[in-house]
Amino acid sequence: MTFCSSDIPIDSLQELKRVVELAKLDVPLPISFPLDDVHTLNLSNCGLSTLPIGFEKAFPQLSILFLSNNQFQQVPEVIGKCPHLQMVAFKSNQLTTIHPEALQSQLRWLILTDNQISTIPETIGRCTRLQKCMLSGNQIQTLPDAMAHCTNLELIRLASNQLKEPPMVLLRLPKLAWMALSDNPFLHSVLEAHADLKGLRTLEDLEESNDAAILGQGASGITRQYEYQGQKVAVKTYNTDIRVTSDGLPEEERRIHCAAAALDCSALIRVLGQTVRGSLVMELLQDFRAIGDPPSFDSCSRDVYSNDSLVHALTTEQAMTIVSALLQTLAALHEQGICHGDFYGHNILVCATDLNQVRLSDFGAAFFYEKGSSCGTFLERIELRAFAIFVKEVNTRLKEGESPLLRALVARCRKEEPSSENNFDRVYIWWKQTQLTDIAKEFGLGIDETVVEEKEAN
Ligand SMILES: Nc1ncnc2c1ncn2[C@@H]1O[C@H](COP(=O)(O)OP(=O)(O)OP(=O)(O)O)[C@@H](O)[C@H]1O
Repeated sequence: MTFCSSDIPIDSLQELKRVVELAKLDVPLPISFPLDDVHTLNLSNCGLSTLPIGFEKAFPQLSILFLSNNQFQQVPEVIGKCPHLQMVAFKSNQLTTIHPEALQSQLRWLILTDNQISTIPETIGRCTRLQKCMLSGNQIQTLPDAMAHCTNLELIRLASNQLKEPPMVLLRLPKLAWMALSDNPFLHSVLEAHADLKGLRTLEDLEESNDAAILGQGASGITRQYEYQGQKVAVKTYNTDIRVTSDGLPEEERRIHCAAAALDCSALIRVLGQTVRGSLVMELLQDFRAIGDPPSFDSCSRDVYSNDSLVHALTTEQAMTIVSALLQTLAALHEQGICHGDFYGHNILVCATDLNQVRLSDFGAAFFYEKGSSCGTFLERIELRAFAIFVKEVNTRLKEGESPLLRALVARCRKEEPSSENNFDRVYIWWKQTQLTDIAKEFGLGIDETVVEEKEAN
């Protein structure tokens, strides 16, 4: 093979130039490799099934690579040769395998949603910086033990796979906080136990129409505004035909939304019933805004809070009210064996005209699990981590400065000893008692804290 001065095989130059064209890169002509200024390449929807030889040398500073909606059958080896590559997306290809050498330590964000992958190579254990891993909609039956080395993993999506057993290797990871597991064989029996939604009232007189004003559209469906019996309502029509989203199945989301609405929690969106076609009729949220923005490339698995985010307007008291309502809600959900899976500031809506009003939205990643199982104990601790991250994010942005009580709550959520006993119910009881003790102190009343601890222990 003949090489040009940059060690790139001359035979590959035409193919590499085509890559530049497909990615619509604005580079000086004539194109001369290596292209040191290229950090991002978007090659989605380009009909590709391979990358040219010398790709890693042509783009030596590449850090983000999109290859979604192409025809790759294998995640190629060259992915592992790009020394700065942190994010790779191969959503909706025809992948059946991952080249073991494609997995290297620089990866932070791996997207392989909607493919046919059945096995993850042991080399995933090299990915010690991996923070976010999207594997929903594949054929994965088990995960390699080497995943125990992915100790920085914070978010994983594994919905609609073939897991016959709970993925214990993941459940033990120290930083995992967001997880989607719906539609896997090991959870099917639990889902069947929750299949009956007959309790939901059918609102026969609410006629759906495509002309109604659209409030918004997500991966799982479309939400429109209607007038029902003199009241404004929101109606969500689920895309029940969709088999794969990056989070989970729309049908399971619908079921969980209903099961959750039956709980008496002020932070859950009220469900009034369903239409004849099965769309959910909900309270209309007016003037509600998400408290955080979804993660950016840099923040990867963490939300972003812009300067005009509502969080900066909260008083300590309002933050306490919001956090208490959310904690009570999570305790109630886990009591029913429901894991939200996406407990993030960008899914927590606060009313801009009454900052005490909060709603937990987006059950897209949620799933039912077996309450009382060891898997369930781990799942609850994982979601406790997400809750602690959120409380800390709020507390460090309050206009009156950090609240010591909220700081203590974060520490209580993170208490690892004895780990199996840390759950939302216990944290909620502790939180109520701690708040009471604090109020009593303010009024100069003494509360015997040993009584509090004893109650908690029981
Ligand atoms: N009860 C409601 N009242 C008012 N607007 C709503 C209501 N429910 C949903 N919406 C609007 O519809 C949008 C889409 O909501 P939906 O729950 O379908 O998707 P999402 O959770 O935002 O996104 P995704 O499904 O991609 O995760 C919301 O962002 C919001 O603007």
